[in-house]
Amino acid sequence: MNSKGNILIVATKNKGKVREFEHAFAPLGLTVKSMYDYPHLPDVVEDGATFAENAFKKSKAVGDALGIPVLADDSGLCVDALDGRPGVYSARFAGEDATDGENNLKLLSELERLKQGEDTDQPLLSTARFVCTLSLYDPVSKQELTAEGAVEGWITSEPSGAGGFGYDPLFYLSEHEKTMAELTLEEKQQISHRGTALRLLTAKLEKKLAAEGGLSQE
Ligand SMILES: O=P(O)(O)OP(=O)(O)OP(=O)(O)OC[C@H]1O[C@@H](n2cnc3c(O)ncnc32)[C@H](O)[C@@H]1O
Ligand SMILES: [Mg+2]
Repeated sequence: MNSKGNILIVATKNKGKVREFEHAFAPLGLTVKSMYDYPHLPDVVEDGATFAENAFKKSKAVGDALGIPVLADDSGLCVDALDGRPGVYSARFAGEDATDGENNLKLLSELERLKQGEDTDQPLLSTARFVCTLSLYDPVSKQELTAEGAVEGWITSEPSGAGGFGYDPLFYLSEHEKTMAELTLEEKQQISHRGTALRLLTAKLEKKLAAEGGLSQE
């Protein structure tokens, strides 16, 4: 993948994402490095209007700084009853530097406010989807590969599960009768927005490498 041997740099500071990328790339013999391994690099301002814009901002900033290909992930939760919010603002729904717990509480309070006056004990508050856009940027060729994945579910007022990260305990999958946080890493990878985007990106990369003889190799 790059001149530093079997290393893949992912432009993220999200430890939950890092765990999922490590799990996905270990079978390919790739060791994942995150922004925690490059603490001197400045944070990227995620002010794009779309997941794709933000993913590209992150992969390009870090790729240009390090001079080798870098993968970035911009993702979030789009809730139908909230007209698609929090979307690109998912990480800071409850404010800059909000914790996952604070974001989850904010989501439940917004949805429960909408349901006020309704005489129902139904725990499923709204349909929603997780979306993930991946951007792999090569600063030498200046080429970008992208892939997007999504998964449909419901926001439940009854959080459950200790796996995953972010909004996973509130994201209910009716087919599995479980929240995303109740799945194993393996199961999440098979159905998640990130898992789907990763499989698409890998397929695109393989096709490109076969056609062109590789991303930049030194
Ligand atoms: O930008 P980086 O450093 O990668 O980390 P981040 O946490 O800020 O990541 P994003 O900007 O892409 O914001 C995505 C937010 O959406 C949520 N999210 C994304 N994928 C998720 C998943 O698989 N499960 C639960 N929540 C997720 C979670 O709250 C993330 O913080
Ligand atoms: Mg972010």
